[in-house]
Amino acid sequence: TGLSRPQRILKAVQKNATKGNPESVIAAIDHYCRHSEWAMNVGDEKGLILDSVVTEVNPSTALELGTYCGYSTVRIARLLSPGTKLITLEFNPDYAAIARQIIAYAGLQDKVILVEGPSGDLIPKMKQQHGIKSFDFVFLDHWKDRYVPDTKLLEECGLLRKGSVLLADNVICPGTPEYLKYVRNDPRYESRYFKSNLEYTKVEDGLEKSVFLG
Ligand SMILES: Oc1cc(-c2ccc(F)cc2)cc2nccnc12
Ligand SMILES: [Mg+2]
Repeated sequence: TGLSRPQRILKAVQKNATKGNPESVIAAIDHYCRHSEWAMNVGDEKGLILDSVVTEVNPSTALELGTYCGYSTVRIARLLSPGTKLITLEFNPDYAAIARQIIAYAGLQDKVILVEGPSGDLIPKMKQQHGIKSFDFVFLDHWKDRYVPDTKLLEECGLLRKGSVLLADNVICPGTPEYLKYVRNDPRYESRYFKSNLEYTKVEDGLEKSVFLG
């Protein structure tokens, strides 16, 4: 049945982007997904909000839940200071295989550790496997019904510290009502909604930024 959507996205990157140039990889994916076929990347509009939060936090340790094709992985990793690492977790091995190639094409493979597997199993292993004390920044962009359990898991594993920033995609579309209730009602979080649009569409979506107060 031919190529998968992630494979078609990789081809568009190889055809239209310049090796080692993350901006051109981002532009190639956005152009393809806006003009050829929609895909669930955070996209250019919400991507600017992601960029501004990552730049503000300037994390030494960052975690991404949900890699997909590596679009937001490239957006985040390109902004990290030398010597800092982004760990990205992906459950789907086919997505992971494409993401590795897109991250490498952007020349960011030395800043990214892509781990395949379920986030619920991998999060408790972060300290021992990757020598992580805590995460300065977490981007939640995986399955919406994992946002609350994985946030609780990060807390329980001592992976959040006073000031850790959580940024969650899709809090309106497809929507994560339980997660919004959790971070907006819990006094240990200071939460703020950044209104935007679902990637490549005019449908409302947004990002929720939540600072863990410890
Ligand atoms: O950004 C996203 C958008 C959508 C999505 C799918 C279908 C629609 F109709 C609307 C939105 C799903 C996602 N799943 C995981 C991570 N991110 C996602
Ligand atoms: Mg998303």
